[in-house]
Amino acid sequence: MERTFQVDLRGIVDLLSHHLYSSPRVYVRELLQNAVDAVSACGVTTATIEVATDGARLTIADPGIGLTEAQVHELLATIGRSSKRDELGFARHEFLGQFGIGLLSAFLVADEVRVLTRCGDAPTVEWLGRSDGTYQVTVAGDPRPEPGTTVTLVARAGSEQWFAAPTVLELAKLYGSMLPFRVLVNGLPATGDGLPWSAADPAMRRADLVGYAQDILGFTPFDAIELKVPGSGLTGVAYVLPFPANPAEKAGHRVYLKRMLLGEAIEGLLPDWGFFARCVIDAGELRPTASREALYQDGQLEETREALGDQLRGWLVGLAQKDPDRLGEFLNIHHLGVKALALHDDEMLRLVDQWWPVETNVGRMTLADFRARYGLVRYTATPDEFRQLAAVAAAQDIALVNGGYVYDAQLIERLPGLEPGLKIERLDPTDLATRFEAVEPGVELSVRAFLGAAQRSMDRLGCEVLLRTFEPASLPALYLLDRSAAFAAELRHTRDKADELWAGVLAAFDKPADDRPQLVLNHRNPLVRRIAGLGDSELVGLSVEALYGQALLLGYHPIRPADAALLNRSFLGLLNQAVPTDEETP
Ligand SMILES: Nc1ncnc2c1ncn2[C@@H]1O[C@H](COP(=O)(O)OP(=O)(O)OP(=O)(O)O)[C@@H](O)[C@H]1O
Repeated sequence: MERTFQVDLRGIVDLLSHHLYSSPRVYVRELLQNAVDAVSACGVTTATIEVATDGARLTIADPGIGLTEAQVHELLATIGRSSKRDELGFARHEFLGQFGIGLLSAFLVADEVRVLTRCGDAPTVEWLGRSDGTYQVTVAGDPRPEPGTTVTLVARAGSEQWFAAPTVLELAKLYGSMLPFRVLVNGLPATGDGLPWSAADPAMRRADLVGYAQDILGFTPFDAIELKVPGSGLTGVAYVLPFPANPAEKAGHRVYLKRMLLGEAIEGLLPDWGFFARCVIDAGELRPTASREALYQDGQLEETREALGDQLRGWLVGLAQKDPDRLGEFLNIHHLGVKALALHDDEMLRLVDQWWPVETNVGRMTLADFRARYGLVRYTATPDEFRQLAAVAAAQDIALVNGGYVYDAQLIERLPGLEPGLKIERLDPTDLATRFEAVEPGVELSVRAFLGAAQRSMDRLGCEVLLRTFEPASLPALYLLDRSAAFAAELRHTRDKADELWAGVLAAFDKPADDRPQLVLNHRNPLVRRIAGLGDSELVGLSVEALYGQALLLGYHPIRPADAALLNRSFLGLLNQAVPTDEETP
């Protein structure tokens, strides 16, 4: 035998009124929405909805379509029943409501809801609903003079704050200021603000839009992009933020649905990369969730998001064509967002390629300029590698891009897809070693003692000493650290600090000696030649330590405590050698 679910009314009323919405304040919106729908149903274009409150008792009266006694039983007393859907159950375009639950929000702040309503010439009926799920309907002894509906709520003890006149006016303005009907709260207007993009004259519209951003959002936008998605009945504006936005923070937009505020921080309206814009929109065909506090994630929203993304992209491309200087200003603020977009979008990649100046060892320039000048795009993947290589590479006529800033290396790697035949090459610090030339065998032999002493002073720092000749001659030494060497250096550092047992375990992971970072001394450098010719092994040790320290600083490498101690020792040691002793002073 088939049975139907049993429903505990009190549970449902409690669930819908207390747990669906995030705050009791939405009761104002739901009542307003019902009044607006009732007026819209009459087909009139002007009407006044009047809200009155004395702080404990609130009424909202509309000259709308009203309800007959039969409709009251059917619509007000059946949870989930709405007059605002068509025969197939679809929400009808002209109404704000659709779920048939909004009236229950009154139970957030009141235990009883009284609805006095008259439809046409039918008798005025009174419906009294209670939060325990019971109701009664009577033919009113005191009929309404005109068709329409008045809803009355008496504040539940503890909910009076929601009935205070300033609060009600503020909420009516917040939700309803753009509604196409007049709404008064204790005689004061809550409506009257048209959509800020409604002025026909473009200059006026622009002034309105900027004024709106300043008044409501609190900033003067970099630009205001007008939005239109006819398929979603959407009009509005995307304000380009005048300050950098955090890409990780989801951008919230001010969204109106059929001119009623849905929320001030609605997510999911723009593609993720659009974090440099804040939208204010009104849409007729986007669906709210049942609590009316978010947009329902459906195909329509997805299409809308895509269309809005296209409009932002179009604005950017237009700016590049018409006003490159302004585009430069924009990129200065929002390059991160644009680069994030360029990771997947060829058009944006072209824009970044042409307009965003990157850091290179031959000055700041766009990637497009760099390619035009040097053909091959050589780049490093981290800023550290760049710092390490920039000077050496320049001295060898190798132009080098710092790909270490967020997204830059990935964007460079995408360039060949844009321009087939384009060559890119990622440079590793160890790659340049191939440009280091070995010293002649005779020299190598003559400096063996020196190299032995130098290596001994570097052994405890886990660093291999090499002697090579390379450009620039002015550079005495380079500290080279590739990724695997970095790992090994760190391991050694940890092991030095660890206890014996643990050090033994770590030792098992130790890499072969080749992976040690390298201190490459430049035999082309006059000072290095002089040091290599020293007979005093103590002075050799001090000098090599000083060169090591200088190479570390030049490469922006972190200075570990052991390095600092060494720098200190070598500095004082050298000073000691340089300053004559008492006996020597005349
Ligand atoms: N002021 C009013 N004038 C005329 N009819 C009303 C009024 N308020 C409510 N109703 C009727 O009661 C029904 C139920 O209202 P309720 O607010 O619960 O749901 P809804 O407005 O249809 O949908 P939603 O849950 O999306 O708000 C409405 O569909 C409407 O027919």
